[in-house]
This record gives sequence, C-alpha cells and structure tokens, in this order.
Amino acid sequence: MSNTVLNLENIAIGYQSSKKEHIICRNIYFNLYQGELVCLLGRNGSGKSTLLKTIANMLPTLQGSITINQIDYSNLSALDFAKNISIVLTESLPENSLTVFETIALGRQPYTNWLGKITEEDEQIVLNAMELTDTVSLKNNFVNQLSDGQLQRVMIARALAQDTPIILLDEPTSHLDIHHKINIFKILRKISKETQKTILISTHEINLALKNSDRLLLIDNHTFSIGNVQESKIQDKLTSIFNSDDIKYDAKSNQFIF
Ligand SMILES: Nc1ncnc2c1ncn2[C@@H]1O[C@H](COP(=O)(O)OP(=O)(O)OP(=O)(O)O)[C@@H](O)[C@H]1O
Repeated sequence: MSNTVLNLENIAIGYQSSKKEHIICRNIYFNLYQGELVCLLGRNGSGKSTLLKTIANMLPTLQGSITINQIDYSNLSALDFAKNISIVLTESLPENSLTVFETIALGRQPYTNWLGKITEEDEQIVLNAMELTDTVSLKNNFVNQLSDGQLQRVMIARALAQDTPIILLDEPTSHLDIHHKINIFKILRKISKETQKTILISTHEINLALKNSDRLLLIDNHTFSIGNVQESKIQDKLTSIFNSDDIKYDAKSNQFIF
C-alpha cells in the first residue's frame, strides 16, 4: 500500500479579488503518494501553474481542504510549509552574485539559525543534492554565468537541499534543447526513486511525460483526471485534450505522433 503524502479534497482553484472570484477548476480530488513522479499536462491557460501555486500555498484554495501527511494546511505555519513543500518556478531566478554552492545552500534556510549559518550536516545535504543533479563541477561558478540547462539543475538541487517530501516544478524544461529536456526528466525520475520524494511537474513535453511519469494529472476545460497512462479514461482524456489533424495519440507505442 502506497503512502499518501498529499490529499486534495474537493478543491477549487482560481483567483479572487474584492469584487469577484474567477474559478479555473473545481471539484479537484486526488492523492499524491510517496516516491512518485506525476506530470501535470494541459493546454496553455488550463490552470497548471494555478494548481501548483495553490498546492504550494502561494494562492489560497477557493474551496475544499488540502492535507500534507494528514495535517490540514490551515494548521501549518510558513516554516512548516518550507519544510514540507519546495517549488521551482521558471521565473524565480536566484541572486546573481551567488555561487552555485551558495545558491543551493539557500535551500537549507528553513533549518538554519537566524544568522543563516550552515552546519556540517547541512553542507553534506547540499553536496548530496549536487551529486544527484550533476552540479558538483559547477560548485564555484556564479549562477549568472550558467547555461539555462545548468541553471535548471541548480534550481532543482536547491529544492532538493530544502529536503521536503514534496517537490513541485513549473515547466522545468522550458528553454532547454531536447538533450537537456531528456536529462532533466531522467534526473527527476532518479530523485523520486532514490530519495522517495514526491515530484509533481507541469510540462508541455507530453511524450517525455508519458515515458517518465508514474501517473498523469490532466487538466482541461475546468475538469481534471489523474491516473496511469494504461487506464482507458486517461487515454481518452489525453486524446480529447491534444488530438488534432496534426497530432495523434498512439496507444500502442504510448506516444503522440506528429
Ligand atoms: N494572477 C492572475 N489573476 C487572474 N487570473 C489569472 C492570473 N494568473 C493566471 N490567470 C488566469 O488563470 C488561467 C490559468 O492560468 P495558468 O497560468 O494557471 O495556466 P497554465 O496551464 O499554467 O498555462 P501555460 O501552459 O500557458 O503556462 C488563465 O486563464 C489565466 O489567464
């Protein structure tokens, strides 16, 4: 029996202002389990970033409740969130003047004292994160002198150093060439299996998602589905979201052909 890490119960996601509520998707129910890699797929504007930011508690839930390791979000402090969920957003660039090591060490902030001094144990965790993401050789480089692929690996290492049971990534392979896209998916798969962390990523790389994920989370037209790609309901949903005259899902080879 898999361990449930995250539970969403009848969630509605969206945006609210003093005058109105703009709901993107409602009636969202699902669990995420320890050690699984789940890819969140959907067309532009379907609500992928909104869902990730809601899970990261950067946006309020408009309805329903979320629990992490059976603790309701309403009972968690900002520090508790930082110890339970890390998020890598494409737009969140690190401080330019820091080295790769210093940037990754920032992931230890929830555990360090007010001076931000890291212990030998913190340093070991940072080094482990660098090894898993193949960034050891970049240790003393400045982050503003990295390629997009190197920077993405550093940001994943920083999330790993935060040592949370859940890691969320919003389009971690945008701007990367195909070689580096494949590399990032391989690294994420390796992390989920070797560290038993739960990883949820939004992506437009449908074929890489089909190949690497344990389950797919599909969001479209204010509805969502979660499941294994072998399930017919997931195949039907994939087809209804992405099939067109130019692109077709081929269940036999489990890929989109275009
Ligand atoms: N701050 C905001 N206030 C109000 N509406 C927003 C805000 N940010 C996004 N939206 C709207 O919410 C919807 C979902 O946006 P979201 O960014 O979650 O989609 P997405 O699936 O991540 O898109 P993409 O694949 O293009 O990155 C869109 O209609 C968008 O215009």
